[in-house]
Formats: sequence, structure tokens, C-alpha cells
Amino acid sequence: MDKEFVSKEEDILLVGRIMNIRAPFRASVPLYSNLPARNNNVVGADNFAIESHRINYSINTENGKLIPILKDCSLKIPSGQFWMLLGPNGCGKSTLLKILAGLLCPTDGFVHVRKPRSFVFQNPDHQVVMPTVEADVAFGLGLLNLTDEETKLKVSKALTDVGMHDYLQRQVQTLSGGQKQRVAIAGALVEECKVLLLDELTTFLDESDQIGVIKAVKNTLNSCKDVTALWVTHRLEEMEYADGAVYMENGRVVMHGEASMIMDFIEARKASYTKGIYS
Ligand SMILES: Nc1ncnc2c1ncn2[C@@H]1O[C@H](COP(=O)(O)OP(=O)(O)OP(=O)(O)O)[C@@H](O)[C@H]1O
Repeated sequence: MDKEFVSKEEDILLVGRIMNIRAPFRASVPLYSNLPARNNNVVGADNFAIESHRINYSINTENGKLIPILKDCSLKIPSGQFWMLLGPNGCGKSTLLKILAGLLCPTDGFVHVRKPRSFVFQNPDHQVVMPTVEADVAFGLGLLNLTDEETKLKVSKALTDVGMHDYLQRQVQTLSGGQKQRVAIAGALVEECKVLLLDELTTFLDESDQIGVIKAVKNTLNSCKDVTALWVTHRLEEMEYADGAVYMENGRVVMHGEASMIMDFIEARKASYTKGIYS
């Protein structure tokens, strides 16, 4: 893998801090662009917002050993749907999500993700950067030469979609974790992102914040029909909001498809997992 490509979460956050902007994570700025469109019949040809074909990803250790992390991962996610990415700890969910976001470069395979795409981190403090909610959501519009009126309208719609319009003038540091997540999602929406890649947003949230964030994503997809979301989670109860899901084990996509089918599959296999992973 090329040295310039980041490989650890810390590295990615560092890149964000050095650039002092979050735009690379919110908009269509890929950190790699060397993946060929192999064949339109295979990748990117249909109405899929997210596709990967036989993605492999390995890590080079210091002693020159290659550790395979992802193995032949293929999936297709239709446009406008809300999908979950599930699997036991360490199976490769975050790595796959980062490849789809363009934050990591696969060792081989093909990726097509509709753009602009946006990656929302588990910890919203890593991408909510301005003092007030309104200023934060407007942040990414700075380069677009919009009038104040146009900016206000866009910010207002994005905050309405995530149920945060009443917090327009609030100081960001006074918000709860879930409210910050929703502001981060509004920041992605205001830039008209077509694909939201959401990495375990609810892990550290209490139940009401958790439901608030997941409903915000669902409302967003209902209101912006061409936005697609892929949500990494450990919480099986969140599947009730999903149209479909991708289930991984040991670096492989074991199954992907309709949410109820994946739910049945996981339930049937539950007993073989480490206690607590899916409880
Ligand atoms: N930079 C790295 N160096 C070495 N191993 C890594 C690196 N990044 C990821 N891994 C390993 O790759 C595997 C997949 O990691 P990943 O974070 O994608 O899994 P995950 O399914 O998201 O896990 P979790 O559910 O615990 O968040 C893990 O075994 C992890 O230890």
C-alpha cells in the first residue's frame, strides 16, 4: 500500500487536524483516486449508490509480514436506502467503511460510491468545529459563493431534516453527544452529500440520544430521496430502522440483503458468538 495512505484511525484524525478542515470527510475529496472502473457491467452501472467488488485489504507489518484484514468483500447497496453494517468485534466493519469513504486504499478490488460522500465519526467532537450550531452547519458552504439568504435556507433545511432546527443559535459545546452527531450529519447534508457513511455513532450514547440520531438519519432519507446511508453498529435493535444490511465475519462479507433476512441469519448464529456482542 502506498505510504501516503492512512491506515489507522489516529492517522485519519491527524490528517483532519492538520488540514484544519473537515471537508475531506464531508465532501467529494477522495484521499485515493487510483481505482479503475473495471467494467460497467460489474461496478457502478446500475442504480446502486455503493458497490464494492472483491475488495481485499492487507496491512504490512514492520517485519514485512502481510496481515489480511478484508477478503474478497463484495456488496451492492441501492440508492436511497438505509443499510446497516454488522458483525463481531474486529471483523473489519470500520476498515470496509473507510475504504468506501476513500480514507483507505484497498490492496485490490473495485469500489464505486456515489459522490459527494461523507464519513461521520464515532466521536462528533472530531468534526463539529464551529462555536454555534448554525455556524457549524454553514462551515462547508464557505467556498460556494452563496448569498447569506441561500446559506440560511440550506442550513435551515438540513437542521430541520435532523430535528435540530430549534438549536440553531445554540453553542455547540452545550449539546449532548447525540445532538452533536445530528449537527455533524446536518453538516454533511448541507453540502448535498449523496452517501452518508456512519461509523458506530451510537456506541457511547444513552438510549434517547441513540434513538434521536437513528431517527434523524431515517427522516433525512425520507426527505432527501437520493441520499443513501450505511451505518456501522453493534446494536441489533437498530435493525428495525434499516432497509437492508451487510453482515461480516473474519474479514469477509458473509451475507448482504434485506434487513429481515439478515436479522434471521444473525439470530440463528447468535449462540456461537462471544457473550455480549449481540446481547
Ligand atoms: N492499522 C492496523 N494495524 C493492525 N491491525 C489493524 C489495523 N487496523 C485494523 N486492524 C485489525 O483489522 C481487524 C479489523 O478491524 P476493524 O476496526 O475494521 O474491525 P471492526 O469490525 O470495525 O471492529 P469493532 O467492531 O471492534 O469496531 C481487527 O483485527 C483490527 O485489529
